[in-house]
Order: sequence, then C-alpha cells, then structure tokens
Amino acid sequence: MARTRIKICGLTRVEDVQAAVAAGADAIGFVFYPKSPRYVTPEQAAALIACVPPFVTCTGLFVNASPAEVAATVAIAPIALIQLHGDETVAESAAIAAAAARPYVRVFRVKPDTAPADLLEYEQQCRAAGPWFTSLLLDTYVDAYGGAGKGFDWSLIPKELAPRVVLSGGLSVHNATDAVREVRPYAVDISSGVEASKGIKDGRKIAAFVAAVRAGDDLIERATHHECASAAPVPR
Ligand SMILES: O=C(O)c1ccccc1N[C@@H]1O[C@H](COP(=O)(O)O)[C@@H](O)[C@H]1O
Repeated sequence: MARTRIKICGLTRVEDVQAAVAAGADAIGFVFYPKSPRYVTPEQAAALIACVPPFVTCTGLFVNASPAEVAATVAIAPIALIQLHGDETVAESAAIAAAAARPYVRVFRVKPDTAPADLLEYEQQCRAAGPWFTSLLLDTYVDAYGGAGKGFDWSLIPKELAPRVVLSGGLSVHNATDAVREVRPYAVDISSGVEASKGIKDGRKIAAFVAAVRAGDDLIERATHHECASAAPVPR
C-alpha cells in the first residue's frame, strides 16, 4: 500500500513552511478565509510559496468565496490545488474550480447524524459535476467552518470510500497512528494539532505528527506482509 499523504494547513510563516517541508509533508495549505486566525493575503502566500521546493503541493483554502475572488487569488499566489471548505454547493464548487482553472478538494463537514451513504452519494455528485474534482476532504462540522481541532466518528466513513478521502478534523500526534490504521485514508490534513498557538506552527509537533502517520503506515505494511507470508502455498 502507498504511504498516506500528509498536508499541513494554515501556514503563515517561512519557518513553518520550512518545518513542514523538512518533515516530509506532501502538501501545505494557505487559508484565504479572512475570518480565520490563519488568514494570509495572496501576496503573503506568494512569498511563502517561493520557499517551497518542487513536488510539494501548495493548496489554497477558501470559504464561500466567489469564482472571481478565487481566480484573482490564484493569479497572485501560485497554488496548485483549491480546498473549498464552506457552504458552496456542488455546482458552485465546480464553477469556482473552472474559473480558477485549478483542481479542487471538496470538503464535507461531518455531523453526528451524517450517514455513511451520504458521503458516498456526495462524492458521486462531486465527480459528476466536472473534471476539476479530485477528492472529498472529511472534516468535523463546526460553526467556524474548520480549524477547530475537533474530530468526528471515523466509523461513519464507508470502507470503500476511505482510500480516496482526505481525513481531517482534530488530528494530532496522539491519534494519527490510529487514524491511519483504522481508516486507511488517502491523505490526512492537520492544522491546530501542530500549532503552538493559532496560526503559529510548532516544528517539533509537525515532525512528531509526520512520524506518527508513518508509524500507522508501517503497521498497515506489516499486516499486509504478514498476511502474505503466512498464506499457505497452493498445492499443485
Ligand atoms: O484553519 C482554519 O482556520 C480554517 C478556517 C476555516 C475553514 C477551515 C480551516 N481549517 C481546516 O480545518 C480542518 C481541520 O483543522 P484542525 O486540524 O481540526 O485544526 C483542516 O482541513 C484545516 O485545513
């Protein structure tokens, strides 16, 4: 099984970008939602992106922005992927991505009464809406939209959907290994769990989180190898 991809979100400082890259993050995220304590202007994001080496995906997070606003932002900050974290409908999400000419991750904010079938159906709707959709990102429903460090019940995620989703919401060094082992998501996304304070990341927490995710990956690998090694040879 391929290793779990890791995104560190809500970066506002060069040293935090460097810490995420040094720890082995696959993606980093910039929050373009003005009400967030992690908000950066497109110009600030552009300066931070200039510090990012190739093959690390720079992501822009938006909440209820218009297609024109998103397009104007990506024209200044060279982000590769959009994360739509607000109340945008499926059709609006597709229109925003088309206007910005960027692939997007659509966020589903999970509530206690969300049914597993809701997630599968929503993913199908996103896929049908156009070619820019990449993956569902699952986060916990909170009034502030996200970045609240609050988790949800992972058992709501259908097994067949898990390998395609980005798991988010309340992740930390304490639950990352279990998250990978139990859910087996395509990727994980974290913000508050690797912070010293809102908008200020802690390099040691980032490194510890990445190590905890990799520990989960190793457990999955070992289980797979054990299954193969213990399989009886087929008699001829
Ligand atoms: O980070 C924010 O301030 C934010 C604001 C509005 C919407 C989403 C936001 N962050 C995203 O929320 C999830 C969960 O974060 P956490 O790890 O529980 O703090 C994550 O995808 C962030 O990118």
